[in-house]
Amino acid sequence: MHILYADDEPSLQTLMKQQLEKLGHSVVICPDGLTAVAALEREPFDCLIVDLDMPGLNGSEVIQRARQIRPQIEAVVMTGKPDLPSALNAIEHHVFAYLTKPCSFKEIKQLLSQVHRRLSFCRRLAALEHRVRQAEGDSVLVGNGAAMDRVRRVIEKVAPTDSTVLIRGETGCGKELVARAVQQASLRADEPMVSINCGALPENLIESELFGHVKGAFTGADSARVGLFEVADGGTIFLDEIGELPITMQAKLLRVLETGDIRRLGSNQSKRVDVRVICATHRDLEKMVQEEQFREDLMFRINTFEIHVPALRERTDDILPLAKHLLRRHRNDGTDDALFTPAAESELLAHKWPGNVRELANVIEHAAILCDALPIDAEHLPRHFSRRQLRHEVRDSGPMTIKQLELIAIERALERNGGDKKAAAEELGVSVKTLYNKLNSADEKAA
Ligand SMILES: Nc1ncnc2c1ncn2[C@@H]1O[C@H](COP(=O)(O)OP(=O)(O)OP(=O)(O)O)[C@@H](O)[C@H]1O
Repeated sequence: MHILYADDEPSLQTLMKQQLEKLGHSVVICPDGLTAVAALEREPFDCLIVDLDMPGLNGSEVIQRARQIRPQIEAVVMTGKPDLPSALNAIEHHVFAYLTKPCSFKEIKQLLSQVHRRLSFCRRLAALEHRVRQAEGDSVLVGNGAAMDRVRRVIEKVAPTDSTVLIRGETGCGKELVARAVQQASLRADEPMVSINCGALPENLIESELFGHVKGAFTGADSARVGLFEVADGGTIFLDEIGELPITMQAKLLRVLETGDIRRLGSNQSKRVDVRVICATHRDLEKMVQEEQFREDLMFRINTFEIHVPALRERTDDILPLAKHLLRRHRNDGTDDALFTPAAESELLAHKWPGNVRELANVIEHAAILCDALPIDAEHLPRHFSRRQLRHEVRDSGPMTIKQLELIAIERALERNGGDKKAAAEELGVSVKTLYNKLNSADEKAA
């Protein structure tokens, strides 16, 4: 580590320099507070070891300046005159340790290895946060049409409250992005937001994922585990696809939302958590309540405030701005006003986007790979655009084959079900596999 040692005792200065260098650290020695601050302004130190009683600026003042110059620095106080006020002051300034002179080198060595561990932990955390930000993509809500403006206004209103929010809309229309926008505009923006897809985990795992478990709670629970509600304490939890939550878990979630108490699986002790809940679904919860697949009391508990994210086909004004924004995720060549040819633009505008912005993102990624030099042309768009063309041709062309009729039925079922192939297959009375086979053979025919 790069260490700054500030102390006005010459004998200690020489000794500390020798010993710290022996431990493999690089050390700068300063005899008073002012030179210490000048050194802090000049060099990126990892750790500051400081005497309290020094000429010029005292040790506490040096620590305060250090926090302003380099907030991540760890500070250690080493004083010959320990007293309560200076110890309290050290705590207030988040000092790593408060040592009383004389202290042994064994003690200093141990302390510095703890500082080193803390610093490398902070670096790993920063690297992970960076990777998460990259994986999530930016959180800009693109779209200036009236529909997205309404969504933005609602977000502004609800974000600063602690209300539970239910985000509704078709699959891929941007519900998770809206959830992130609510969190970022909330008073909890600096606290963690954790997300879970309630449909992605089997029933037996979801409880432990949400609430944690104690060691031995079930076969395979070799160690205790913290649940997402505890991880999100002070922050926000995003329950995506809430409509997929198994009915037994719905009762447990309702209890947590009403009491604020969670209990790890296998434990009989509760813990109070302060978590804001944001849910999202593409399902018709009211219909699910009627069909007894979703608890009515839970629906009323989570829909205190609803945000409806419109489907992309209901906000065609946003298609081209979104297409440009999504293309910039992959390409930074070309000029912003000539990223798509008029032919490609009219194809994008004519499409019904059953899979919404996610479908658009996939189409743009596909085109960005195929196109060597921008602008993107209609020929770079995927084959299902040709399938759509085929449908129009079929409509205009009088006689048609059974296969063509079948294709129209499939396209309509997909549109009605927001691109959800499982739901479309159910509606059409075929298996998902059959649906895929039919779509693939239509693609091949159109190619
Ligand atoms: N308004 C928008 N501006 C920019 N990007 C958007 C917008 N809406 C959606 N996206 C992008 O589209 C993709 C899908 O969005 P998101 O995951 O938020 O949809 P979703 O409704 O939560 O989907 P699902 O129903 O499958 O959970 C993401 O890559 C997201 O960044």
